[in-house]
Amino acid sequence: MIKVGIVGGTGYTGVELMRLLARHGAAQLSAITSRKEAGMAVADLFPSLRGHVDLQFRDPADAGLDRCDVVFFATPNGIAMQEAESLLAAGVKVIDLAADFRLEEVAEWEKWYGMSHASPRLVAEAVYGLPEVNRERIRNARLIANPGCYPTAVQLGLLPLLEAGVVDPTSLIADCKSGVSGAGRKAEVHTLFPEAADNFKAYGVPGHRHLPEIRQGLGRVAGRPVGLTFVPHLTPLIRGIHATLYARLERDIDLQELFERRYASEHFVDVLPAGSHPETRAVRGANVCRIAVHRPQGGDTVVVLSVIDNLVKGAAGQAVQNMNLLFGLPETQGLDGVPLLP
Ligand SMILES: NC(=O)C1=CN([C@@H]2O[C@H](COP(=O)(O)OP(=O)(O)OC[C@H]3O[C@@H](n4cnc5c(N)ncnc54)[C@H](OP(=O)(O)O)[C@@H]3O)[C@@H](O)[C@H]2O)C=CC1
Ligand SMILES: CC(=O)N[C@@H](CCC(=O)OP(=O)(O)O)C(=O)O
Repeated sequence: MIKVGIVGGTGYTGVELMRLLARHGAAQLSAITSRKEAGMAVADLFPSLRGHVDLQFRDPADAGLDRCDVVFFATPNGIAMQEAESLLAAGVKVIDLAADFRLEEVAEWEKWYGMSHASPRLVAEAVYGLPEVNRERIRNARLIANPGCYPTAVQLGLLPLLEAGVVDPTSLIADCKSGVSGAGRKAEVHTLFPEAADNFKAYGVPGHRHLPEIRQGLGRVAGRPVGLTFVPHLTPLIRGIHATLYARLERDIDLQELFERRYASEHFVDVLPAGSHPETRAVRGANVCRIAVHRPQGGDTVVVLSVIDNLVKGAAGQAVQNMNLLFGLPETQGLDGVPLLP
């Protein structure tokens, strides 16, 4: 069994990791941390895990993380970069769900995240954990930068077009909507029920920190810098991201066939039949991205619709997918759950 530690077990992605790993079959939860809830039984805080997780939260300092085989950081940005070096030295693999190792340019990261990087040397070693692009490098890695939620939905939606070189890479548009769990479990005014329910708004239009991450990923596959307008919105959903992506077609091509071929062997990317409109509830709780591609009125604008559950394919599920690759397990192990309805 793979001994697993989770730093940040009281957050939404931490508890989602526990939910998935409790039924994984090859992973044994060994250490779950919380500074605020240290000493409390996990099942007392999260009754849904009663009978599935029989551990207490521990302070990260005395949780025995260095005795694990892999440690997930489900923590705010800026935490994993302080701890990764010593865990790696102890032979522990590290998967960071935050953004500490996602951007290859340290100066760029420091600009967008507003802090100095504590471990720039490891940035060069880290592998960006989008298996649909980086599968072989992930298998051989020690340190995984798990992608952001918006970047997962946007990159999976635009990849086939950029890899095939059939759209203008300088004028991409990503119009994205997220559920409120994307903002985490910490108390903040804008996520209070009366603020977020029955309301809809854009945010981060001048520049959101996922912009450089998406540009980096798309630029790698396009082989040149891409121009992207990224506008996130907060919707009164609990889970889910819906990305509506626009690109200008430069070559006449069968788009449906292009997408179906690109993702034919990808278990976690589902290309819907032509004319479909994916919905967030069709991915709720599941590690899947569902995609539809449209060319309205046969014009030169491609519209791609890409949906994920931000906590699963956008965070914890993708992190478990990466763990499976790191340890040579079947990539789908523990991730074959059917989406929840309603
Ligand atoms: N929510 C989402 O949809 C997604 C989130 N992410 C990223 O995943 C990470 C976790 O997100 P989320 O679960 O939403 O966050 P939450 O705010 O819900 O939880 C954060 C967790 O980190 C712990 N924590 C906070 N500060 C520290 C610290 N200094 N040292 C150790 N532990 C700490 C908290 O527990 P305590 O304070 O008790 O120690 C808590 O358990 C973030 O970086 C986020 O950006 C990525 C993709 C999607
Ligand atoms: C709705 C909402 O607030 N979403 C978050 C993004 C999700 C997230 O946690 O960020 P990472 O993917 O970089 O880790 C935000 O816009 O800041």
